[in-house]
Amino acid sequence: MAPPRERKLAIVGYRSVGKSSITLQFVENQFVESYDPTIENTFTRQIRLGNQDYVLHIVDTAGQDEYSLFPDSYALDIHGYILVYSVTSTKSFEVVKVIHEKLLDMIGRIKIPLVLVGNKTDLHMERKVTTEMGRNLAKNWEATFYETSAKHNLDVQSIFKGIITEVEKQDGNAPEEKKCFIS
Ligand SMILES: Nc1nc2c(ncn2[C@@H]2O[C@H](COP(=O)(O)OP(=O)(O)OP(=O)(O)O)[C@@H](O)[C@H]2O)c(=O)[nH]1
Repeated sequence: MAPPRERKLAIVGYRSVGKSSITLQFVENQFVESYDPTIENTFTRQIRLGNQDYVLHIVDTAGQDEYSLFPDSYALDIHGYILVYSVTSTKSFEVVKVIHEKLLDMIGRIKIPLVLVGNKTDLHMERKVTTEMGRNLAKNWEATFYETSAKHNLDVQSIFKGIITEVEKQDGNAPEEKKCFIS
C-alpha cells in the first residue's frame, strides 16, 4: 500500500461556531459544553479514504470577525479549508462569506479546496440560517456543503472525508473509492 499522505487542513470561521468542537469530536470523540476561546491548536488524526491512508493535521484557528486580519501563514502550507458557521447565527453566516473572499484574495486562485459547514443543527428552536441558504452559498462557491452537530456527532466525519476528496481532486487524484474508513 502507498505510504500515508500528510495533509494540513485549517478550520476557520466566526467565534463560537463550533470549530474546536468539530475538531475534538473528530480527533477524540468528545464534546465539551463549556466555551473556551481558541488561540490556535493543531490536532492530528489518521484516516483511510479508499486504499489511501492520510495523516491529517488540523489547525483549529482563532475565531475571526469581518475585520480580522487573516494570518499569512494560513495561505502557505494549508491543503484545504473547512469554513464553519453556526445555523443559529446570521452574523456567523455573513462572516463566513467575508472569510471566503479573504481566502481567495490571499491565495490568488479562484478555486481552492474547501467545504462549507453549518454547525449546531441540534439547536432547532434557535435556527436562523436555513439549509437552503447554506446550500445556495456552497453552490455559488462550487463547494461541498454539510450541516452538522458537533454535539451529537452528526456528519462530523463527512466533513473530513469531503475535504480530503476536494484536496485530491484539485491535485488531480480523484480517489478511486469514496468510502471512508476511520482507523
Ligand atoms: N448545541 C450545540 N452546541 C455546540 C455545538 N458545537 C459547539 N457548541 C458549543 O458552542 C460553544 C463554542 O464552541 P467552540 O467549539 O469552542 O467554538 P469555536 O468556533 O472553536 O470558538 P472560538 O475558539 O471562539 O473560535 C461551546 O459552548 C460548545 O459547547 C453543537 O453542534 N451544538
